[in-house]
Amino acid sequence: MNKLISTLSQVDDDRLRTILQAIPDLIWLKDMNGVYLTCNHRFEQFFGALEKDIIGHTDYDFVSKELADSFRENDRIAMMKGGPSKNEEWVTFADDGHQELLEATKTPLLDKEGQLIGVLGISRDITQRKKSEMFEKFRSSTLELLTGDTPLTVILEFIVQGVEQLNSAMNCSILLLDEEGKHLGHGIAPSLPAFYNAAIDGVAIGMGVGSCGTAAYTGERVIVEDIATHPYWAPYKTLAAKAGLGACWSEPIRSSFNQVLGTFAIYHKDKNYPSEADIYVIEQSAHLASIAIERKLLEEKVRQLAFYDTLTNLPNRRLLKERLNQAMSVSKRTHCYCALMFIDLDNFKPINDMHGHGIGDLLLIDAAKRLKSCVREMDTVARFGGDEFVVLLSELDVDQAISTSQAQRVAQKIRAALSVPYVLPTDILPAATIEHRCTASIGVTVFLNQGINQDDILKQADAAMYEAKEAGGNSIRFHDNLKN
Ligand SMILES: Nc1nc2c(ncn2[C@@H]2O[C@H](COP(=O)(O)OP(=O)(O)OP(=O)(O)O)[C@@H](O)[C@H]2O)c(=O)[nH]1
Repeated sequence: MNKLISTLSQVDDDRLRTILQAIPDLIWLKDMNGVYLTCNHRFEQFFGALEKDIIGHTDYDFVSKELADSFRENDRIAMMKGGPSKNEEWVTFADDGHQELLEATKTPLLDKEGQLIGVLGISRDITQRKKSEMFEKFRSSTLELLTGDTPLTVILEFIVQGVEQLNSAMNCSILLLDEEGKHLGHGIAPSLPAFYNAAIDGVAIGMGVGSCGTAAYTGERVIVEDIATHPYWAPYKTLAAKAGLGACWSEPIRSSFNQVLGTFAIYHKDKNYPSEADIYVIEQSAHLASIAIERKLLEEKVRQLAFYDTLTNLPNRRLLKERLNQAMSVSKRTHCYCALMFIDLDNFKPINDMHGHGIGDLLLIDAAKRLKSCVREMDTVARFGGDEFVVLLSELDVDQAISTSQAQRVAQKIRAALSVPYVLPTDILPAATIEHRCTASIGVTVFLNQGINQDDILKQADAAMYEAKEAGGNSIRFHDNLKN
């Protein structure tokens, strides 16, 4: 009978043991002095020792004193509390050196009489849960940035650095595809060596052009586990080796219309293949980047529509007024004169009447280019409407006469440039052109920011332009000339 009971209890023990070994959590029992009584297989991996060599020993025999002290302290807290207590700890597994964030639940162990005899510990790997929580926080802060007027490059750098902070073994990069969709550039990769970034800036995308060039070309994710041996990296493997890069996974950044905008890449120093969690990170980061890029492109488009003329791409009246405001503030500070020219084309209407508005448009575009070629980068050429343009020359000179003669020279250059016959393509015959002659009437006012407002400045230049028109066109009149 006793033998039967002992056999049955042996069967129970074996079952319990099988269950304990199958549980993916770390499970162990310690007595009140911290001496191990038993543990399961997952726990053996943590200490890198077999259960038989763990039993009878304490934490001090397997981990650093600092960590053992903290284990011991948490054991004491659970025993004193008389109920389960939880704590989180980053630990390194002795068997293969990997790290995990463990959430340990420690419960006091009582005997049949209710006497405290030790502590039961169960630790669960919460690394992924924690990483997901941290990623969610990072995602919200990125989205918050998008609601302000933070520049796109700053937001993209925030994404790259955020992912690197969450995954210390990763170095990331964002490359943007140019408007033609042929080259990658404007790299955001603060952790990659400058020589590497410079070498890949402007690279033409294509099959086998590293991970990013291929991902942008195919629109598909490219996982290169080992740069040294992968054919996509053959042309760049020396460069990558010099930069200390062993693996590169690249995800295309796609717009909501599925257009490739660029790539988000994760690099590792050594060979590396992504886990499911890594794939989540790369997908989500590329998605965040796409929201940022698309939003900024939209803002840019709205700004372009609000402040630029759609036909010539020149600043419109609204932007001209802003620029005039700025020029007047600078003039107040520097005491330098500015000049504003009102330009109206002579004899423009006939081209519309004879060849249609399409050809008239081409002439206006050509005139806009000619105007821009006559002034400095800092000056403004705006389309005021129809065949009227305004040129604003800022920061001329503190001397009025010198400023007037500078403005005179620019006005003459403009008059000459605009009077060159316009040779424009027409669709009547392939490669056929028409030639149209038109000139410009130019009114100029030279001003200092003293006792004058924007409207007066524009009115003065406009009145001077009418004088030029009255004089038969193709001529320049200064506001002062009207007075004198
Ligand atoms: N093609 C084209 N024509 C335009 C546009 N905006 C205005 N126009 C035309 O430009 C012409 C401007 O008229 P005017 O300034 O009287 O023409 P003009 O022949 O230069 O007259 P003068 O200044 O007296 O020499 C009108 O026929 C408008 O219809 C545009 O965006 N495209």
